[in-house]
Amino acid sequence: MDKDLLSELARQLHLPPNDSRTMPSGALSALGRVPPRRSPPQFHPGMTKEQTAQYIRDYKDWFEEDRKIPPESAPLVDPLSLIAEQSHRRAELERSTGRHSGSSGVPIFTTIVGFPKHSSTTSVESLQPVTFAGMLVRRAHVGQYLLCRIVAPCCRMVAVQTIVEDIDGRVHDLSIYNFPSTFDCDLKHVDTLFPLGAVLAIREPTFKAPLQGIRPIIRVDSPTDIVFVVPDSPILHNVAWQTGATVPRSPAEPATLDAWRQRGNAYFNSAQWFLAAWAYSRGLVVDPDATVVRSNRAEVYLRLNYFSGAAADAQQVLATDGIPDGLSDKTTFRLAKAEYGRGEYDAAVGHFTRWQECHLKDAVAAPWIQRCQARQAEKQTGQYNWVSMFREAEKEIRLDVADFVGPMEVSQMMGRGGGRGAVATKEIKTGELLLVTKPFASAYASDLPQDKIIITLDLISNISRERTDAVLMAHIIDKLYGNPDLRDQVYHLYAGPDYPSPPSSYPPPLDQATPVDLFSPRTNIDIAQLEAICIYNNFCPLRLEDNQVTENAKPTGLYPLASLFNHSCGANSIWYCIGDVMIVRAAEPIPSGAEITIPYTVEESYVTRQGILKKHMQDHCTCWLCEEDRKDGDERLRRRHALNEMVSSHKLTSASLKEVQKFEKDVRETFAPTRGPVRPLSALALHVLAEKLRASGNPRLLRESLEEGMNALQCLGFEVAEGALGQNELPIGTDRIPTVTSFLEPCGMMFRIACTYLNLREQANAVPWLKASLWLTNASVGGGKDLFMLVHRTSLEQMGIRDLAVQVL
Ligand SMILES: C[S@@+](CC[C@H](N)C(=O)[O-])C[C@H]1O[C@@H](n2cnc3c(N)ncnc32)[C@H](O)[C@@H]1O
Repeated sequence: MDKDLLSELARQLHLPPNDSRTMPSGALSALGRVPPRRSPPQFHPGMTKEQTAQYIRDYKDWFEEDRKIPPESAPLVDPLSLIAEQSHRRAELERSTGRHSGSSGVPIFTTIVGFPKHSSTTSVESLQPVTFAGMLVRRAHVGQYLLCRIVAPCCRMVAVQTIVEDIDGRVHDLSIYNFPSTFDCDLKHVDTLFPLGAVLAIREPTFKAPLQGIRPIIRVDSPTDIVFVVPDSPILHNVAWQTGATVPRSPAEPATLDAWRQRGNAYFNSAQWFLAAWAYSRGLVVDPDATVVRSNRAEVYLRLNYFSGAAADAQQVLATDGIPDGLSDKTTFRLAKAEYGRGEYDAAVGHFTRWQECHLKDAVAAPWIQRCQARQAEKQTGQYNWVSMFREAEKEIRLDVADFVGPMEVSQMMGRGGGRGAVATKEIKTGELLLVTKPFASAYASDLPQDKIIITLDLISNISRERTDAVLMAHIIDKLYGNPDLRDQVYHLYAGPDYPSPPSSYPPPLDQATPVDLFSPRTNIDIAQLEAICIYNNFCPLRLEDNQVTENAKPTGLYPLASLFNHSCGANSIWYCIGDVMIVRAAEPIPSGAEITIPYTVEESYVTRQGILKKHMQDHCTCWLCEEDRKDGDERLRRRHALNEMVSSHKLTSASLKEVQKFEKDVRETFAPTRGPVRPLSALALHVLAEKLRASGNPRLLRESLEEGMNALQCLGFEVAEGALGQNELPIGTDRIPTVTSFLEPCGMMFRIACTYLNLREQANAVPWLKASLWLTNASVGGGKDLFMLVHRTSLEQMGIRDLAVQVL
């Protein structure tokens, strides 16, 4: 901030000019003091899992203690110091931008989710104005709104952070979290949305005590709590700003529709969709009947995937009398694309067809009509081209397919959190397709921001979440902002025991396309509830076509329809993803009316599973596998868990045959002799043993390897045939697919058995195992031999059996 501006502001604020050169760096001249309080515990990114869990416990204690401190008035803050410090921070940020290369030196931020945060549900028109003088720190000002304007340049770390003054000229820090388009944008973008002088009305603002220092902060978590007050807004009637009508150095803003249109076009041409929508929206404030600008905004909303906003704008334009044919055509096409984006394929076909009838020589609508028809067919029949989806997903994760809901429906379910579950509507066969569904939003390692690392600490699960979680939240919020009609799809999901039970039916009907007003959103995005929804419903959608998962950046996705399945460790259906598309199939015959369950986790250790499932279960998991585990007794479970840790730490990789044999025996002894055949950790131990034996090359040990490999499959729940096989007979039972692990594991075991037979020069015995793995893959993911060859391409090549598979399958 230059000295002239400081002096100018000082003059306006009736304060003596301050010299920024004498400002002690990082210090503030506060005119009041907040009573001392304990600082929150400090988190360090290098903390282990246990240390993180301890940190979260300490943080919760601190949070509860802090919550008991009664609300208090905010100290008066010297505006010049505050503005100067903010300007200094901004200059630092500008200097550091682009300085980071590689992962070292990238700033790390921590965000904490799972604690209460107020969001407003009352329109600004129904709220009463409040100023800083009437606000208290540690309080959400329910029933009130704060009118303020920006008096310092913005910074952006996790939040957009700036300084605002109220009408009395009193200043405070403002942090805006979760504002659409600002998660990963540059400072110029932030400046355009939040320029000096921008007037905001903050609905039911929360004044937070600072975590460090003494300055309280207005913290806005929900982007829909911010109303951008445009010139001539009724909110400004009779408002006089103590420091003058304008903020010094505020950028000049266009006053005409045409100037805003041109600005919007310039942003459009440089692919800055959100800013283009912003500029067109300002134009529409000047003239709400400007059909060309509204149609342009529909196009930009399409680029932002704001399909509801796009459809509503296009409908409004088309409902206007006397619009020129060219505009009508263009807008019809936009409406058609918006309906396609909303999954309203019948409506989309109608609009595309209407467009085509007027442009018989133009070929652009035909591919769109074909796409609509393909989606309609998928939705109705559940027939997909799995192979081409797989190939496509290798290039582009997010696929364009329709959802399909098979023979299942949501029903009330006693004893399950949220009170609902999925049930079969008819008798279902093993391998039958139950659901194909796109995520509401998803986030992959490739979506992570380059300029920062955000660590999300989850106070509900007591864990540090995946790095992709913060990106997912941003994606969900952005989608809700531009598609208010989809709000119930998300907010009717289970949000944990602290929220009212969700409605008994799901999904909610799709609303009419709702207009999107960027300055005064018509929807309410409750961030605390959304965080809770994510905690209880997010999936880790590992992709079939991608085996290179970065351990610290696993994908995350919100799949609302799939979120209605309850969990069982020995579930009767399985799920997997091709690209971002989740596919659920029956793993065994399911009688009509029976509950359909999926595994939320496939950990071998009971102790680990219960840790993961803790937040989902009132007591513990009551599935048959956990019941069997519990019958083994605490001591055995503890020993088994310790042995399982050895596998996770890769200690067995370099172990000798003897050591592996001992390990297998130790694991075996942790299962009670009376226990049923499914013993997941034994399967793993036997598999490791089979591999050790196979590596010896000794024919006797190769035979033993075969036996242990088959035992491993039995411990996963496969029935393995004994004795000679008849022609075309498979060596495994085919009435069910075991679900205690991914189908990829047993397929790998079967490939190894086949290889061992080949080592023994017994190809005739090897082939049935390849056929068994084809059956298992096809029942699990469909797609026949073609998809089988794609899914297992790397494994088959590494084991040198690809050509044989091509030949014999
Ligand atoms: C993704 S939701 C599943 C659908 C949920 N039942 C509903 O009504 O929306 C996850 C929540 O369902 C409940 N749930 C899932 N599986 C369960 C089980 N086996 N036993 C009890 N509750 C379960 C838990 O409360 C869990 O947090």
